[in-house]
Amino acid sequence: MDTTLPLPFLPSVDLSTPPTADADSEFTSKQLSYLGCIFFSANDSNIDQLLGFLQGHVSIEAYVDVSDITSTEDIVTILDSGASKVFATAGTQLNVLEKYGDRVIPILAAEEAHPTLPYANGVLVRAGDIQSTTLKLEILTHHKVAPVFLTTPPSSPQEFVTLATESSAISIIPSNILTISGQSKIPVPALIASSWTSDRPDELIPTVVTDERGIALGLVYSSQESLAESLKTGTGVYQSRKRGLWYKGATSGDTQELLRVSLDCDQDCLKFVVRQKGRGFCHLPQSTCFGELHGIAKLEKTLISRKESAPEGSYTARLFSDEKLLRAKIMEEAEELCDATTKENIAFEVADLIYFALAKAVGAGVSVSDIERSLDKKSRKVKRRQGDAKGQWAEKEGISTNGTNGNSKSPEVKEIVKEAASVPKSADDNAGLKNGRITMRRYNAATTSPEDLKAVLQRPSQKSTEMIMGIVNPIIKEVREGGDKALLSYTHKFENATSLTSPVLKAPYPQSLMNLAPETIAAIDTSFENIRKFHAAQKEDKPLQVETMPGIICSRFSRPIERVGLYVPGGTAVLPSTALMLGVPAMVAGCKTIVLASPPRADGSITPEIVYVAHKVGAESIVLAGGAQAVAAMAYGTESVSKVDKILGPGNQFVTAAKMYVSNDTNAGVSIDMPAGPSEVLVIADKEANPAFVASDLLSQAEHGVDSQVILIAVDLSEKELAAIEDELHKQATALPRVDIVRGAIEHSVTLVVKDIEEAMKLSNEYAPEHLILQLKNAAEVVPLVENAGSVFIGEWTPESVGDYSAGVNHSLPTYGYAKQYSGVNLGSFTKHITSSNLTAQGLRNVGGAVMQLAKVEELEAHRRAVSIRLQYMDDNGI
Ligand SMILES: NC(=O)c1ccc[n+]([C@@H]2O[C@H](COP(=O)([O-])OP(=O)(O)OC[C@H]3O[C@@H](n4cnc5c(N)ncnc54)[C@H](O)[C@@H]3O)[C@@H](O)[C@H]2O)c1
Ligand SMILES: N[C@H](CO)Cc1c[nH]c[nH+]1
Repeated sequence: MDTTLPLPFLPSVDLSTPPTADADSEFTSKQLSYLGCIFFSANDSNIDQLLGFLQGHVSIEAYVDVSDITSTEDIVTILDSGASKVFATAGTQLNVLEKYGDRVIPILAAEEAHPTLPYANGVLVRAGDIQSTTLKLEILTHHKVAPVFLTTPPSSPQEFVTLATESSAISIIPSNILTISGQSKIPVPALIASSWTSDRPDELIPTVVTDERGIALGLVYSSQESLAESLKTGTGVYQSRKRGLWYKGATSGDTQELLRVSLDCDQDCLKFVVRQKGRGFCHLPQSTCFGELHGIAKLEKTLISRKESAPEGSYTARLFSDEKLLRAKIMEEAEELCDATTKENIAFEVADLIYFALAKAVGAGVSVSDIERSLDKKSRKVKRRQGDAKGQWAEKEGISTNGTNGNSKSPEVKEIVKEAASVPKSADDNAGLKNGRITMRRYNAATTSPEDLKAVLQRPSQKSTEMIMGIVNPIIKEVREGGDKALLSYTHKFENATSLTSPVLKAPYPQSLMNLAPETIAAIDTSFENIRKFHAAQKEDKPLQVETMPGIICSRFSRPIERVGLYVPGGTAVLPSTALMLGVPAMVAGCKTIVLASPPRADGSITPEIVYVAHKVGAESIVLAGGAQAVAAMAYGTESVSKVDKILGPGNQFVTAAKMYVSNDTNAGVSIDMPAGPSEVLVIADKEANPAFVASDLLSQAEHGVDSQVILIAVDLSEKELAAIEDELHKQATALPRVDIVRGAIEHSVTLVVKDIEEAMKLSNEYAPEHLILQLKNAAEVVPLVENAGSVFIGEWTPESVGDYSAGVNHSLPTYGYAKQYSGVNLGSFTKHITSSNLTAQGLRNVGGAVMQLAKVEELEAHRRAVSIRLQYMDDNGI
């Protein structure tokens, strides 16, 4: 796409009656396209038509008068859609469009006597009467304003075209008065010829012939007559210095399709852009008069010829027919390019990538010039995109792509929601810091609007479902289809455990894999026993039985789920305690097959504590894999991973998304426990609370991950009491080994100051925390007010971490507000209930009438008869 005006005039097109392809018309739409530029007058009602034209004609330079458009946004859309320039009225329009620089040209109205603006980008003069227009053009010429565009009034177009030519202005001429050779209209060849200057005695004009990409094919000469012939036939026609009109290719067959005609900057050379057919332009056996093509042009030519007919065994031909191979190669080369470092290497890899990318383009009929046109169009965009990497690619490179939508929130709150995505990348990153201290933001509920309070209590923004699913879906598909091999390859990739050769460790586990310090064994054993006791107590001693009517016994009894898969997270921290929290109730419930899954360490081994727990709960195997791949393996089964009926356990977003996916796939036939994501805690503290205890509880969950959130609701605390907690938080956090993770979590954690416990509980119930800690004087008395929470920790001597490990309650709990509808893991998570009915003959007599009547209402006769046949039998047999 040229940026200078290609010709000394601009054809204007009326969008309601554009020129047609009709060969009989004096100037067809095709001929118009050879000129390469068009002027439009846009208004509020034809804007859609204009945008449609811009969309479909990316190689045409569009000049658009937008003075009749009322909305600035619409004008910006016109620029964004690729219009070369817009002409705007002085004043408001120009002021708001100023930032678009030389793509906006002012309009000088006909009635405006003297041009007063500097017109640095040129000007459009609306023709008035001939004298005033002449005067304006003289003034503009005197002030060296360029380019000057001049409209031609329908009454005397030729007069104004002449005026424009004399003053080097560009006349805007309605395309319906243009012709190639007609008498009553304005002939285009003559118009072009009148503005070129030839310094040759025969007055021929040198003509550079190029291909679509601007590669010079050769030099020829043109006359007004040959130009007219070329425009008429749409082919390359020139003026031979010896033999008159020269129809290129007439004898050799190497013809040319005309694409564009333009003049150079000082109008002493024509340029013809053509699509060369046959062997090439030159009379010698080469593509151009300056030798053979090279680089990308040569590659494109080769690819096109391979597409048309390829020699036996051609690799390029294979690429055209094997879509998967081409896709894989493009991705492989892109990755190699990303990894290249030296200049030589980068050039090498870019070349490889271009080869495969062009194979894709040529295979789809896309030329390099199509690509260049797309590039040019993109360069015209004014509504810039943020340019963030998408989903799986951002993930792969560890780029945070979290977004925010804080539309109606106050600026301060908007800031919080935005910053919820930030993660400290190093010690220098100031996430979570305020004046150099690790501090949570503080809000007073009395002075914060309910809407802002809601925003403040929003969880850190998660990656969009679409983005996560974009990563997880292919993983699941590959593991389902590829089994062990695919599972192993993901473990090699994500866990770096490249030496691992089998994805499963089967029981019995060798003692060498469970070597633990005696105190660790004792701690696990203590926790095991408490968890076992608490979950065993949840067992129903006997089936529930109710006689609903005389002779009708309804019962409900439970049975263990036969095969369960337990996911034990192992990304940012290895959590053997989660193995206990899932394994012990599975064992107590009597599940026959217990499969554990956890990401292995880089050397392929699994934490001995997890192996020990697997051994204690009687797990049949440990899947040495994490993330979506582990979930998929347990859901569908592989050669060595046993398929399960239910998957339980917390995990990051990939794990949670995969659990959701497989539970929705009827082919998997698997259910899940709940969405259990990033850990969170809400502490309600009053004046009695020990600031050090409060801070320690908050930090115990903040250290889980940067996506964790901790909330303090301070009941009627004074500034001094709040400061004491904040001091403790900073002091304790700074001393933690995981201080960077803590800072990431603190960045989007808050303190809310409220007046009383009722207000605190209202906010807490609305937030529905995973863990609720009551650091209150009469903590136990507040429990009846709890409506939504995963697990509650009552009083100053109950830190949340006792629940995480050893008290006996389960730590696998609903997060993200799901405590409103889900329970944490409990014995019931590993069982299902079956009901039974048992009727005597009397029972059937008692209820039969109701059954038969309802079956009749539903018109289900067989249902009705199943009762009536029995009742009849009883009657017949005296029962
Ligand atoms: N709610 C609860 O009850 C509870 C209990 C314990 C832990 N948790 C939470 O569980 C989470 C554990 O998360 P984690 O990351 O530490 O361990 P994880 O085991 O859940 O996830 C690690 C796995 O994620 C996969 N993964 C990582 N990056 C990936 C990528 N770019 N693409 C695809 N897969 C990728 C890898 O396979 C890796 O093995 C934490 O948020 C923690 O707070 C919650
Ligand atoms: N607090 C986590 C549940 O959100 C569980 C856990 C494991 N280890 C320590 N804590």
